[in-house]
Formats: sequence, structure tokens, C-alpha cells
Amino acid sequence: MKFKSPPVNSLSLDFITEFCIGLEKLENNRECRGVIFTSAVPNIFSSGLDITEMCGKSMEHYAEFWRAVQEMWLRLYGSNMVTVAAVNGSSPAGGCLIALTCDYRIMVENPKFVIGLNEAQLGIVAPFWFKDTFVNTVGHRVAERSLQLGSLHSASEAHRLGLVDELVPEVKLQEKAAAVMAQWLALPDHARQLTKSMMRKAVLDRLVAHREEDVQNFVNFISKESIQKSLRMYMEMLKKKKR
Ligand SMILES: CCCC/C=C\CC(=O)SCCNC(=O)CCNC(=O)[C@H](O)C(C)(C)COP(=O)(O)OP(=O)(O)OC[C@H]1O[C@@H](n2cnc3c(N)ncnc32)[C@H](O)[C@@H]1OP(=O)(O)O
Repeated sequence: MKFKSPPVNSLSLDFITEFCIGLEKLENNRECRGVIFTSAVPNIFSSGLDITEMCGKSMEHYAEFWRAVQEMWLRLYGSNMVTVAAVNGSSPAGGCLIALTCDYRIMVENPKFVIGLNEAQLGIVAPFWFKDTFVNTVGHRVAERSLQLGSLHSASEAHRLGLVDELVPEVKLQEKAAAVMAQWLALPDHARQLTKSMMRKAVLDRLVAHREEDVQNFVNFISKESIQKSLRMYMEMLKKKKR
């Protein structure tokens, strides 16, 4: 699945809806046993949640948007397919979450590309299921430090921390992703799927059990004037950076 929503593959409601529909189609296709996620936008895997969906909108819109974000994560983290992220660009916040939610992450070894859960830098807080996914990948200590600081890690640092599994030159990315996929698909599906479910079930169940509470938390948090102000300032900063 190639993300193609220029300029930065931000995860808008439309993007997330299409992502979920595409994933469901693949999940229901018995011929399809694995998916590689990558980007068709140069230098960007995904810039994370579309900030404009969380700024200046109604409470109803925030709730609808957050349910879609939850749905995307539930489907991807709970997927029966082998999922490989071929990260060919920067991947902050929600973009990093997509990579973390896959079974395996390969990143292009470009020192300009960054990845991480930088929510704290925007004055917002990653919800417990982002945190759980991160902890399950890199361990508690690395996740705690990285989340509190809202760190964006270079590709080589992300590799050192275990946030990504492998680094490759850009030209080798697709070949490597295909080789990893072949390795994972060589196992019997039922054994791999049951093992995956055993490893991820507690974290998935936790969100399912608290889904509406999590929506309400998000809506209450994001609609606070102080948070809206932080997001507006962040968007301004992004725009100024260009001038
Ligand atoms: C309780 C809440 C929990 C929420 C959980 C998760 C939150 C998130 O995912 S929030 C999103 C966090 N994302 C970021 O912090 C990334 C911000 N973007 C960047 O750092 C850079 O844009 C990036 C490195 C991705 C790419 O840099 P450039 O190639 O130099 O592009 P520009 O910065 O010029 O951006 C082009 C254009 O896109 C707009 N943009 C960028 N990111 C987003 C985004 N996430 N949402 C909406 N819009 C975004 C940027 O403002 C530019 O717009 P224009 O100026 O109008 O062209």
C-alpha cells in the first residue's frame, strides 16, 4: 500500500477512511497474506495526524476523527496479515504510530529522515494505546524518555533504540521489504497469526474496552482553548519555517 497524499501524507479523516477500506479489502482477500506500507511522496512517509482535523472544528468532528484514528490502529495492530513498514521518509507522531503498529520496520538510512512520537512538542499527549505500542516495541525506559521529550530520532538513532529493525540505502528498500515479507510468509499462517494475537491481545482489548472513554478524553482535551492555541502556534511555526 503506497501512501500518496501530497504534500506530506498527513492522516486526514479522508486518508484514514481510505486506509481502513483498503486494509479491510486486503484482509478479506484470501490471496493476500501480507502488506508492505510505503510512501509515494518523496522524503515523507507520513507527517502524522492532520492537525487541521484537530483545530477549529466542532466537538462532533473531533469525536468522528478520533474514532477513525482508533479504527485504523485497531485494524492494523490486529491484522492477521504480515505487515511491514518500508519507511522512506520522515515519520513523526501518527506516522510513527503506523510504522510501530506493523510487524517489522525497515527505514532508509538518510540522516535527514526523522521518526518518533513527538506529541509532547506540540503540547499534546499521546494516548495510552500509542504509548503501549511504543513500549511493546522499544521497552519502557526508551519509550518513557522519548515520549516525555517528544523526541524525533534520526534513522540511525531509531535503529539503535530498536524503533526500526533495519536500515537500508533507498535503492535497496523495496528489495529488502520483499525479502523480509518472504521470510515471515514462509511460516504457517495459523501459527504466526495466533502468536501475533497472543502478543498483542491485551493492548488491543484495552482500547476496545475503553473506546468511548478514550474518545471523550480526546474531545475534552483537544477542544480546550489552551490546546487549540498550542496547535495553532505549531501550524504557524510550520508555515514560517518555509519563508
Ligand atoms: C491528544 C492528541 C493525541 C494526538 C496524537 C497524534 C498527533 C499527531 O500525529 S499530530 C501531527 C504531528 N506531526 C508533526 O509534528 C509533523 C509536522 N510536520 C513537519 O514536521 C514537516 O511538515 C515535515 C517534516 C513532515 C515535512 O517537512 P517539509 O517537507 O519541509 O514540508 P512543510 O513543513 O513545508 O509542510 C508542507 C505543508 O504541509 C503542512 N503540514 C505538515 N504536517 C502537517 C500535519 N501533520 N497536519 C497538517 N498539515 C501539515 C504544512 O503546514 C505545510 O502547509 P502549507 O504551509 O500550507 O504548504
